[in-house]
Amino acid sequence: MISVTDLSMHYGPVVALHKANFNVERGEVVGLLGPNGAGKSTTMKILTTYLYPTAGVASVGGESVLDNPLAVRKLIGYLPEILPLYPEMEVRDYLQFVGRARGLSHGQLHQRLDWVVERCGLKPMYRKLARELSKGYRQRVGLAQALIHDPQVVILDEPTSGLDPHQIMEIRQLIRELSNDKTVLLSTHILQEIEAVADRIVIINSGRIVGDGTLDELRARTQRVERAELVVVADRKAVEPELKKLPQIQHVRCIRSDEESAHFELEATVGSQLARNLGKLVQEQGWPVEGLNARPPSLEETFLALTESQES
Ligand SMILES: Nc1ncnc2c1ncn2[C@@H]1O[C@H](COP(=O)(O)OP(=O)(O)OP(=O)(O)O)[C@@H](O)[C@H]1O
Repeated sequence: MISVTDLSMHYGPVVALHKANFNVERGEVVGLLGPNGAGKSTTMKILTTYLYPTAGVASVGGESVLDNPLAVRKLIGYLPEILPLYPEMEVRDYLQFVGRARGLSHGQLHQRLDWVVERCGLKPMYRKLARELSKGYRQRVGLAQALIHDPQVVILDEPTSGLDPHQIMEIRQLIRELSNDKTVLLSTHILQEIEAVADRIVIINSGRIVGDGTLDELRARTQRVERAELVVVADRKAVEPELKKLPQIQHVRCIRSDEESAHFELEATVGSQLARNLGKLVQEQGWPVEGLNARPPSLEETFLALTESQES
């Protein structure tokens, strides 16, 4: 549904995007994740035809953003990073204006207004002027205008920016629901956001795509160590030397111990089957086990590994 091929964008000497490649399939929610200045907004501005790229091609719904920008605009709803609002316009008038500009009939507009006002939680501010809105409500109006025409493709630049935790939960829920019949590309630098809503993650760093896949796929690609935690009912002094003898062990740390039990955190090289070897060891030693769990790397660790390897 969205296709980006060798896309580059230079702002004078600044390389904001360098030969980026990624696709978003119909019905997918894809998160574009990257630190500040990575090139997320630039990518979105090109996809929404606000910017013309320096090189490369991109299309939405089979329409080229370069050759057929009007067709692309019809297909998409876009929440930009900074939403231009008319300060003296009421929320209601603004949404009606956007809906009419999008070509909705009177009946359609009425129906869609009810939907966006309800789903974006705009009721309390519906008759307020734009200049009276808090940042969170400006963001909700931004979402409402992006969805008013029921677009097939929704492109959201930092959709939960400025919202309080309760609102963030509501908007994430709404994004998940949108994926029932829409394709969604959203950008964020909030890792939890991606984990909460995206089917797939495209990681961008310094204008380059450094990762593309599900969280599990990215984890597998970056996993450098196997991690596990073990709590045994045994003396730390007896247990620790045995743990250090395990194959490919890199790190053994005792988090807590008393006369009765000891809690360890362990790391070993990938492929060392740490959890299995731990299980064998505790069985051989006859240590009663209170807890044993192998932990996959977090999204934070995965993200850091991908962006570090790109920098080195
Ligand atoms: N109009 C512009 N003129 C010059 N440089 C620009 C312009 N817009 C963006 N840049 C630069 O391009 C790079 C990518 O910026 P972009 O806004 O796409 O990043 P981003 O990932 O969206 O960042 P953020 O999370 O901070 O919004 C940055 O170095 C930025 O300073």
